[in-house]
Amino acid sequence: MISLFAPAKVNLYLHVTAKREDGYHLLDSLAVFPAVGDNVRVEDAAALSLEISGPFGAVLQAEADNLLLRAARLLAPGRGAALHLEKNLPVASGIGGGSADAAAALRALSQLWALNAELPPLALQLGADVPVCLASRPARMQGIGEILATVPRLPEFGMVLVNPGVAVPTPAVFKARQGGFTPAANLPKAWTSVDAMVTDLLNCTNDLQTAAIGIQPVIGEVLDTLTALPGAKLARMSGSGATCFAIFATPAEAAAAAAVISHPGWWRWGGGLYEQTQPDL
Ligand SMILES: C[C@@](CO)(OP(=O)(O)O)[C@H](O)COP(=O)(O)OP(=O)(O)OC[C@H]1O[C@@H](n2ccc(N)nc2=O)[C@H](O)[C@@H]1O
Ligand SMILES: Nc1ncnc2c1ncn2[C@@H]1O[C@H](COP(=O)(O)OP(=O)(O)O)[C@@H](O)[C@H]1O
Repeated sequence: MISLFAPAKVNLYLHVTAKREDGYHLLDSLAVFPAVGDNVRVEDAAALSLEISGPFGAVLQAEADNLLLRAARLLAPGRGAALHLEKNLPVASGIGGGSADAAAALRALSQLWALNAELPPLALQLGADVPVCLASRPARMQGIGEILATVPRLPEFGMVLVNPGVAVPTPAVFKARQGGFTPAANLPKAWTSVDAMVTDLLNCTNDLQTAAIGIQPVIGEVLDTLTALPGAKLARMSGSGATCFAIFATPAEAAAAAAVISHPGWWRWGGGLYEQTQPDL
């Protein structure tokens, strides 16, 4: 049996730099991985099966096309395994939950089946966000998400995540986006303090935020709530929403700030970044 943690992905900024002929958008985005996520477990079995548990599991029960099963079929068509997903992250929420699960399944199954497959190209076939989730370490995403560049050295910082319980489908947000393009950000080699990082992040944007608020105005309320938290240095939406984050000086400060948010139906979390322990691909 192999068990893997599938951390959420947060886009600290997301610039849409251009649009491709096929409709996909070119991005420049800084993705980080907080220490909150789903759990994926795989075991030997004759047939391919998936069992789902966890607080957000029910949402996915009815869907035949889970990304975990798609990942398994892509990796080795026809091979069996019993998959289990503990779904702790809200679904269709801009923090890459499905992508994180697919990436964890690729890793876990290639180990279980003792395969030598090149995982990054397979990851991209499952979604633009899956390559960065396969790495599960801070990365600058470019291209449509498949080009992973190094990021400035990060200071220790804390983060609060809030999701208002509404699903926002990624294609709808890209479609609703108006306005031009934003150039790639100009970032230093290292940030030696949270404040230095926040100063640069304030010069960046999430180019999908306005469109997402147009689709789900409650995102504006989430951003106001995060901005008002004592110690919050910056509040912004992640990915295509609806999850938003706020940056704090330390993980402990973020955990304390998250604990006071008690809006019914809102999911919240506070802490620091996930420390990557998996080997490089
Ligand atoms: C916006 C981002 C930012 O990290 O995150 P999420 O909001 O999903 O977490 C990602 O680019 C999402 O990646 P992912 O969710 O894997 O997207 P995909 O399934 O490949 O694409 C869904 C749809 O989004 C649009 N899309 C996605 C990625 C991209 N670079 N350009 C696009 O235009 C396309 O309309 C595509 O059909
Ligand atoms: N394991 C999974 N976890 C989450 N979503 C999944 C999973 N498998 C399939 N999906 C589908 O993928 C969709 C999420 O896609 P997307 O909007 O890109 O998510 P996010 O913005 O959270 O990255 C969901 O609506 C759901 O139908």
